Amino acid sequence: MKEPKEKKNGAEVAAGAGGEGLFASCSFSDLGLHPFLCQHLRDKMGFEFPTQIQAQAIPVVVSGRHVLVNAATGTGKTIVYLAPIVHLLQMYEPRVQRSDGTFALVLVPTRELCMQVHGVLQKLLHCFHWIVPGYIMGGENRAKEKARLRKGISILVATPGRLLDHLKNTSSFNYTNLHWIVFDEADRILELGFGKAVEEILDFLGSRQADHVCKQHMNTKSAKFSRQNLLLSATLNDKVNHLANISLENPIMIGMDCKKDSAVPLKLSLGDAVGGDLEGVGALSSQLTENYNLPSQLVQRYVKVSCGSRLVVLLSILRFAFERETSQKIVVFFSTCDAVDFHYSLLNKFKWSPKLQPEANQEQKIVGCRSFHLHGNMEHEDRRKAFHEFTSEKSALLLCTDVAARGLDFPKVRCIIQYDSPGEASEYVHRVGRTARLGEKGEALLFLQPVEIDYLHDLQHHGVSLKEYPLQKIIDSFSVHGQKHHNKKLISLETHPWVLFLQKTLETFISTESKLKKLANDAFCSWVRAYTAHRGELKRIFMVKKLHLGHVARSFGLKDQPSLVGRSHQIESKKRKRDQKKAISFKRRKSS
Ligand SMILES: Nc1ncnc2c1ncn2[C@@H]1O[C@H](COP(=O)(O)OP(=O)(O)OP(=O)(O)O)[C@@H](O)[C@H]1O
Repeated sequence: MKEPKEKKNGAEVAAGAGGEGLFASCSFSDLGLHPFLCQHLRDKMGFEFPTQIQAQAIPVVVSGRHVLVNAATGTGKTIVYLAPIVHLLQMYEPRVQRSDGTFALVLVPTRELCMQVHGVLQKLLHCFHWIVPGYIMGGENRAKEKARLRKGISILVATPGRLLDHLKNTSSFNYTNLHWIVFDEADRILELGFGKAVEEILDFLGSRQADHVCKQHMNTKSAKFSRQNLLLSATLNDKVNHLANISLENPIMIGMDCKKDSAVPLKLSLGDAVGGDLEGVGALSSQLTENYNLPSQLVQRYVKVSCGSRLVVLLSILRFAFERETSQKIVVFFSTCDAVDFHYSLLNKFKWSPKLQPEANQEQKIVGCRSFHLHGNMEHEDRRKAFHEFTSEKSALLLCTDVAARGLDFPKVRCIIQYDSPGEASEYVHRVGRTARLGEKGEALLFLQPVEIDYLHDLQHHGVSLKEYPLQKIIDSFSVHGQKHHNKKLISLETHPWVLFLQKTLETFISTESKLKKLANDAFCSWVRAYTAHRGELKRIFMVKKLHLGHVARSFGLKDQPSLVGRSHQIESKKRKRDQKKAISFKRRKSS
């Protein structure tokens, strides 16, 4: 098979053209991409200029070097690897065919990201119809995936677990021509515990670097052709360093200069500098975690709320935001799946009458738009539906866990609310990265309890500083019994008539809805568990012993004593474990 010719990097990268330093002053054709592809990017996808990171990285990827890319969120990293792969693959002569099997493999951490990358790939391939895109991921029908793999997929997007499954069990999966392996959001893949799976995958594909090859696993179906591996990661740490060491050969590192206000990206050839060993990455990682590059147009604020008033404040802020701007999208992050389920159900069920008139037509939901939820414990189909529908809605609210924190590109998200704190500062950056993408406006709001306020110093340490949100003004804008709070005297949030009124209304409502109450109980228990799970330095800020469990219960609209809530949850989970044990021993009896 003919290999594509190497192109020279003639691209001039500079800030300014096309949008506030995000875009390069060159065109996609200056980067050496095929004219059809450039035209398609411009006319069909609306990409006039490459972003800075695209201008830096595309020529290097086209040149065939292994690459490690580290860049800010929402800067167009997907095109960094997809465009060169499509460009190089369309030049193959004779043309690639389905029977040639898979040429490029893109590994991603989550199902949603898998669907998203596949979507971009499909769009890119409209002008090269003979190159077939496809995806495999957890939750999908294995038999259907096997059939698709048998037919042949030229560029395959996959989650690690399911890919490994097919490598082991699908004999018709042809990867003898595999040339590219891409790890997108590599840090997240590793954080999710896929490290071992990824190493096994590399062994299966015969793509571990020479010194590290585990011969016993070396597969005869692979390794006939030279490989080009690409690793994209927002953070560099020991695990990413290890993956880079075992998967990249003499790589070029491309990333943003970690120093603030620097417009020109940093390009560092680690391969040349340290002879193929990425010791340098470790040293660099500590620098990179010092400061994060966040979009300058992103408005970042925090709101200081005592624990017992959190729920009322969240609902008030959401109502205020959607009243101010009816057509917008907001994402709210929670620490646990149970918390997402509870708040989602509450928002859908709870109705209240602003004028306290009992007629049904006076009753309103807190937010008028559609709400969605997304977390890892949902049924696969529900997850898929929520992802697609929230993507296409113009005005909507998404309640989610960190499953949506990485890589997802929901268009037009105006505001990110971190109702539960993100923990590591890097996670903060990823969550807020779902808004203010590629020069668009965006706001981020972080909820903190007064005892957690030191978290702001932690963020500041990473170059992230937040201003206080004008909560009093928003709370004062709500009326109780048709009257607004006009008293100029400052009263505490906890004794504000609106807060007292809504809290009481919520507690009464939840106490009469048995399903919702159960969700609240579960959410309370898992929230406390998640709070205790903060690690390292963060334990000093998020101290469980400083929590008032009665106030935590209030934040889930519960009147019950927290100890009762805890006990009933323990009884429930013991029952669940007993049932699970019974089911397993029943299965064993059946199969033996
Ligand atoms: N050259 C370009 N011109 C205009 N828009 C672009 C360009 N490249 C990418 N985009 C758009 O920018 C958005 C962000 O791209 P992408 O999701 O690839 O960013 P990312 O860097 O991978 O983000 P994250 O770090 O959050 O994963 C997408 O909506 C994409 O369509």
